[in-house]
Amino acid sequence: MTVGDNWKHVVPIIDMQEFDQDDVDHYRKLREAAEEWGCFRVVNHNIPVGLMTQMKKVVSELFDLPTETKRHNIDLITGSGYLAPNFANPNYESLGLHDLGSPQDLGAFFSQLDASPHQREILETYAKAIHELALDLGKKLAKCMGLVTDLFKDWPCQLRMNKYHFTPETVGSSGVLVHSDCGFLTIVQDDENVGGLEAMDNFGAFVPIRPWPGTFLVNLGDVAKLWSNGRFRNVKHRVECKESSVRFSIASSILGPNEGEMEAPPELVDTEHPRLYAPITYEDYRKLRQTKRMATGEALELLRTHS
Ligand SMILES: O=C(O)CCC(=O)C(=O)O
Ligand SMILES: [Fe+2]
Repeated sequence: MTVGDNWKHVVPIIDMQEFDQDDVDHYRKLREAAEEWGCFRVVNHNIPVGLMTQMKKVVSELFDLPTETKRHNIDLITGSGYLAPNFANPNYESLGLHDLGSPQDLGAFFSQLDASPHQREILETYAKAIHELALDLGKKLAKCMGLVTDLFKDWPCQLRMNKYHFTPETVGSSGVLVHSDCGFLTIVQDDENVGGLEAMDNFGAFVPIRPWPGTFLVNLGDVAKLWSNGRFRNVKHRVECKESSVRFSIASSILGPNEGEMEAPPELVDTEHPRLYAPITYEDYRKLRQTKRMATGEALELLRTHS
């Protein structure tokens, strides 16, 4: 893949193949992207574009199921299952499963939606490939901070499939309101034709994330900020309806550990960088965000031990 057309892509571009050749520079680039933006495009990532296309087709077929069937996709944790269009978000619906690394969760999802053998195969192949990429990115993000760790391998990786019913009437309205992701990192397969996703830059301005077929967008969430002792940015982003075309996206998020508290590792804490946030379990943090209705990372401030 060439990166020649990148003038129209404002967020940093991380080329996964360059890590082997030019280690130091590339890890520095990753660290800058994580600290200054909290989001970046990933190119040359080894996931075949054919698999991405097939996955999108399966996702669109699943959304075509009767609403009654989609409702079988129940929540395991809040927001992990089917979300029908509602008053607040009439143009948006979402299907999902809690952990794409868990054969049980995948199996439950397949039976809830009565998926065909072909759909199962595509979903399983995609889940495996995207989980590998997510773990690889997790390791590289730790390494760019000077740490060698496999920490993220046991953290659940949530899969969320989104459909935006954009029509001529909805142009100018919102698809998904501004938020930061709750977990560590999200790999987004954004629609390769229909734009609308926007990320907030360091000056507080929203910049468009233009479609780029065959690539992924990575967003870092609140857990990444907590884990990095405030260094990584939990990027705020939103989806706006810019054109009257149905839009799909597929988001895979490494959340946080099932058990135990999250905190910055000792290597990232010293007298110049005192620990910023009190340790907390992922589940408690998720509930805190939800009960306080803090969608853009403000809940982290409630854990502040240091100004
Ligand atoms: O639809 C998109 O491109 C992004 C969706 C998103 O931000 C999310 O699922 O957290
Ligand atoms: Fe998001």
